[in-house]
Amino acid sequence: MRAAWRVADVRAAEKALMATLPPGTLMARAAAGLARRCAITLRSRGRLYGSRVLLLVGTGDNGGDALYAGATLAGQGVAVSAWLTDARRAHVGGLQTFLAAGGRVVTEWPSEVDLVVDGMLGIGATGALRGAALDAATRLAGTTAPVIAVDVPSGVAVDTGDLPGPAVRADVTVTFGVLKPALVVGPAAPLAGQVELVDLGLTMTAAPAVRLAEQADIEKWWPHPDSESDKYSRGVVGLATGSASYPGAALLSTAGALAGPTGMVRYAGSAHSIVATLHPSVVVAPRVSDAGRVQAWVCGSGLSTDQRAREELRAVLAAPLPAVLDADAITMLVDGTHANELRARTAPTVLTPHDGEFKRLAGSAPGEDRVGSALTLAAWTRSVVLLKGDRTIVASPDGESWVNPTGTPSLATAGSGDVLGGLLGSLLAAGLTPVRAAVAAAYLHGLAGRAAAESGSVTSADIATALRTVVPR
Ligand SMILES: NC(=O)C1=CN([C@@H]2O[C@H](COP(=O)(O)OP(=O)(O)OC[C@H]3O[C@@H](n4cnc5c(N)ncnc54)[C@H](O)[C@@H]3O)[C@@H](O)[C@H]2O)[C@@H](O)CC1
Ligand SMILES: Nc1ncnc2c1ncn2[C@@H]1O[C@H](COP(=O)(O)OP(=O)(O)O)[C@@H](O)[C@H]1O
Ligand SMILES: [K+]
Repeated sequence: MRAAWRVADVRAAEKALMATLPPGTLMARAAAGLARRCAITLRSRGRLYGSRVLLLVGTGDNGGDALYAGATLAGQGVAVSAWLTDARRAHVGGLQTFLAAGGRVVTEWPSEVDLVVDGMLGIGATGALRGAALDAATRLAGTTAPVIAVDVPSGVAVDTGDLPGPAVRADVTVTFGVLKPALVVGPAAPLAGQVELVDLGLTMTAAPAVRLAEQADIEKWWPHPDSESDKYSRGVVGLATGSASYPGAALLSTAGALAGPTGMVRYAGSAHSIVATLHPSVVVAPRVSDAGRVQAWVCGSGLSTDQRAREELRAVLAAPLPAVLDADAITMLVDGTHANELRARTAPTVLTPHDGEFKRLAGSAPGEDRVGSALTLAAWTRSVVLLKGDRTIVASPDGESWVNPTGTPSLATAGSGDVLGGLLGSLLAAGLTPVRAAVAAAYLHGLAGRAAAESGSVTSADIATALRTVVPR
């Protein structure tokens, strides 16, 4: 597992560590890591000696990092220019060292550079970019040189990953100590480019703002059958999805579930004939009440919202079993008809809204703080919320949140969410906790989208097929 921490927690950890070290140690560590990464980029583009670097330097320690790194590069024969957002307020020690190493302060940007270092704003940023920093970020968008951001790209809301205004788009972000939310979540995350972490030796005692699963986590959580296993002990997942109007949703959620770890998939709904024909291993029934025993339900995708659909939702809500509520099931929750049934549940519920469904259910869009909004909805509904997006978020009612690092735009195709829901249900039925099931499903769904994209354009059926190749063996 990796994790990202909020600014206040980073500052507290830095303060505690700084108290044990000679002054300037942390900035020296940060600048050394930054200079190393700049040198690697310059070498990869040709040569280090004689190459040209432009530093964009703000008024705080972020600018200090850039200036110290610039001094190191100047000492290696790089022509380093520093453009200061406010010449009177640049980091004093950094500027002295930079000038002594042969760096130049410029008021005009050089016409050609091999690398731009964004040292305008770090974790001290408040609100949208202002003044000279705003002008510089706007101008930078029109240049072609690679950009390395110091700690975070300037212009992002560090704690939420929101973009309050224009921001720097970096090819690489060299971040210090720990990840920050803006590097992994929200519309800011793609602006960070490739994120490289420089170890400062921080000890984090606060809970992370958001966690990220890694392959090793998914492999550890994934249940494997053993010699004692049978189809029932591996878990049975039930699918109350699809309808005569939307048989595709039934097929896709089934395909997603079949890629999961359970020993059996049951389908209950009006698309049962086609499901039985195309997926012969699935045991089918027309209604939830006829389905037989399962260990978790998936309800909603393509179910429609008619009287029959409401009865099926009611049956799923009443079952003392983990349940995934997706798509039409979420729509049916919006008017409050099922609010008491949802609240009365003792088994875990996972809601899987996209932004539109989230807005209808929560009353407002996820907004500038996607993780915070998902956590609020999770607490309010007492459900795990999987908020879909390019960086899908999983939030639990007890305040834990995760962001999925494997997303890919090829997942944004009709029916892709149905596949995700099926897999998620299978993981729940196999006994994973609802948070782990949601995190693992999003992670593998992303890997499947990537794998499918390698063979060309991607349909949700391709995602389901690819899921079988990316699940742990
Ligand atoms: N605290 C530490 O121990 C360490 C900090 N380091 C660096 O220090 C950075 C934080 O430094 P600071 O706290 O000085 O903060 P920043 O360097 O992020 O700059 C804050 C200053 O920028 C200006 N500013 C804030 N918001 C603005 C906006 N929207 N538009 C224009 N100007 C704005 C304000 O004048 C403010 O004083 C980190 O991101 C990191 O790069 C590293 O050197 C590692 C050690
Ligand atoms: N731009 C994007 N980049 C990456 N993944 C995306 C993007 N947009 C949507 N997704 C993912 O695609 C899936 C779409 O699911 P959903 O909205 O339920 O579609 P459908 O109802 O058609 O199945 C979700 O897993 C979501 O996280
Ligand atoms: K920066």
